[in-house]
Amino acid sequence: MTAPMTPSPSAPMVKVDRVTKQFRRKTDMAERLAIRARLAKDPPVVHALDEVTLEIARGEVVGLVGESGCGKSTLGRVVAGMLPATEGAVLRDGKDIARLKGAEARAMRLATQIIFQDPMSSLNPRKKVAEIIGEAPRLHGIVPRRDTAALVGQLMGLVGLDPAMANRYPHQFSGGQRQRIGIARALAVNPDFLVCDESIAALDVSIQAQVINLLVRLRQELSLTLLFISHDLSVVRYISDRVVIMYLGRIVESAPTAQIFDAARHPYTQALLEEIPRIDRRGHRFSTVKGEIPSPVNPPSGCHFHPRCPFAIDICRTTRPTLRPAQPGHMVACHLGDGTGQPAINNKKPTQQGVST
Ligand SMILES: Nc1ncnc2c1ncn2[C@@H]1O[C@H](COP(=O)(O)OP(=O)(O)OP(=O)(O)O)[C@@H](O)[C@H]1O
Repeated sequence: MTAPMTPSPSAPMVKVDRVTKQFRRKTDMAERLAIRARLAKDPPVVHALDEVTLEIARGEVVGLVGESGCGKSTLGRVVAGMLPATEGAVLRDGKDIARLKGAEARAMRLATQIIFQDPMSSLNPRKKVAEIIGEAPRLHGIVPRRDTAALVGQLMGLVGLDPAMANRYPHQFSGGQRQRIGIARALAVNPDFLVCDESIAALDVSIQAQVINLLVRLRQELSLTLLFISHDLSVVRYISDRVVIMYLGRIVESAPTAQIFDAARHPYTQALLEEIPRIDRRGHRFSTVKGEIPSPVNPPSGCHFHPRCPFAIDICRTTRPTLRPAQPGHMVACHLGDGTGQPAINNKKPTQQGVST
């Protein structure tokens, strides 16, 4: 049996403390050979996360939004302990996850589970669903072997799957059902924190709505905390207590959900909100805001958003704006303080196609 994480009443459940993550740009075989032969330079550095600070309270659902390539998945993986930070730390219940050892490290890994977009690539096609869901709790001693089948049946019921289907293989299920298998597998080790990385983006809109409603129910029934990563603001609005907006490796705005939708302050958030009706709900790679997102290999100076910002002034080109409170609970990183210097925009609630409560 693994040691449970001991919650500290004063510390936030998750604290991301000035986390920077850099990658070497991926190279193909030809490039690698050329580098080895000193015919080419080392690949450039990708600045995926740049001093990101974020707190998530126990029981909170935080939506993480931004255009493709802005670092959402990287942040999700660093928070889940799957990727080490280049600089900075992730604290779980006040403890630096990179320094945890033995039973505590194992408990942290189990307590945080990640649900990916494409369940097909994360479910072993050669294993039956019973094995997929039951493997981790059995291996980690959460349940004795003789009780595994009962636990699998219970988890399948919890996520809305017929336990009689436990002996089938993943390909015998629909996309939405496979996502439910992925959720059941994650829940099998009793996590208290789920990172959902675009976990419904690949599904049809009506199926997305069902999976979202399932997550909303599970969150309440199991007192889960969620980091919900998505490029779809209308889905994020439905599920999140708070929304965090990222742009090119940095958090530019963070506020309770209603504040983001009714009184967004950062010009980037405002541009994203104005673009909602044009979002391709099923497309993955997309750009919602006028102009291309610059390369994280060579991000712009000052405020990363300045080349696309209609309100940019001189200081935006030279100096990084710090993330600071615009009002209690509402943080914004913009030299204009309230974003545009204009009254905050009031956005109409986007339609929640297919999401029914
Ligand atoms: N393992 C890696 N090696 C090199 N570069 C990487 C790696 N993982 C991510 N990156 C780069 O880091 C940047 C941020 O990527 P990330 O996947 O976190 O963005 P994202 O916002 O989740 O995008 P998407 O919505 O397309 O998934 C991108 O430029 C990406 O190419």
